[in-house]
Amino acid sequence: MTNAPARKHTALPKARILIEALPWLTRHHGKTVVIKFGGNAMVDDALKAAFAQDVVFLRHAGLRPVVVHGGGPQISAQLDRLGLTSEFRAGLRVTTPETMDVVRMVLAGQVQRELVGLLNRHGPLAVGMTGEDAHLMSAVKRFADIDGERVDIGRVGDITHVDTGAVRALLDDGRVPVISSIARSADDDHVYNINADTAAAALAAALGAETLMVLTDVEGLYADWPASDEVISRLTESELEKLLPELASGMVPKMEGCLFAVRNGVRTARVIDGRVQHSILLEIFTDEGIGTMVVPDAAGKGGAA
Ligand SMILES: Nc1ncnc2c1ncn2[C@@H]1O[C@H](COP(=O)(O)OP(=O)(O)O)[C@@H](O)[C@H]1O
Ligand SMILES: CC(=O)N[C@@H](CCC(=O)OP(=O)(O)O)C(=O)O
Repeated sequence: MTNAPARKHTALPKARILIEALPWLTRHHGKTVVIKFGGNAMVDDALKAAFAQDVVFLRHAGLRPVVVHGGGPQISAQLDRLGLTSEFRAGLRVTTPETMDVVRMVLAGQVQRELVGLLNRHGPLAVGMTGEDAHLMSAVKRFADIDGERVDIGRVGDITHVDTGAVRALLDDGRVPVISSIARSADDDHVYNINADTAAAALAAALGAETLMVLTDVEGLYADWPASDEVISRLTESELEKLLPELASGMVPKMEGCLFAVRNGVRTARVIDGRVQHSILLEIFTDEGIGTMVVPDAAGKGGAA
């Protein structure tokens, strides 16, 4: 008796898609990925739900995702409701003690809670904390540099030390840490407002992460913004350093953060479009490589990092 011919399964293309991800799954297994989810990429419900699915997917695929979140638009909206003004100097929010209370309330009490809730729809994974918890992030007062002048912008901080113990413990326990960009000073006991890109970069470096991924509301770093929308897909740390003085507004802390990360052991730092659903999965598990990738000089110009 002869065997019946193998049946043609209509789901075969799906298997091909899964197999396409195999080299990337192998490469990234067990690696830490710090993902910065920004205020402007965070205002759409469908995008937020897709973001949570991607992070949970990474976790179940054997990676160690850590989320650092911003919330600039949400802070500004709350200040507005309270009749307080939002003022930015050199891309940083001027933070009076009164503003700091609002920043802390919105980041830790609203934005972080929402992200934890979205992630935990998929299981008991996410645990929220701020840089204040377990001495995760320590800071000193930061001044804005405006045309070479040192300008006081209040309770804005720069990270001086990261104690990764609590984050590592959560990761080892299979959890997904969700971190708000607030830090306490060791010197004056004040709580400081930290730009979330800066916080994500410092954490990625301290954790020895493989990848820093910064989601934003543009396709990546534009070569000649705003004159052109040609995205720079890959650049080395030295190339980025030369470009930095030409950059404007919100791109400055992002690209400074990417530079800091790759200079301090992170293998790639990427700025990707948070408006594209599942942009994290596309970036990690396909070779389409959306957005801008910064690599250490040693990795050179070519090849996949
Ligand atoms: N060279 C550049 N390439 C891309 N965007 C740029 C550039 N320079 C300035 N930008 C601005 O930076 C913004 C992203 O920063 P920001 O608004 O702080 O984002 P997020 O809220 O995601 O942290 C972009 O929307 C764009 O307006
Ligand atoms: C010092 C400073 O500017 N802190 C930011 C912190 C939040 C943040 O960075 O949010 P996005 O990533 O959404 O911009 C702020 O107060 O808006």
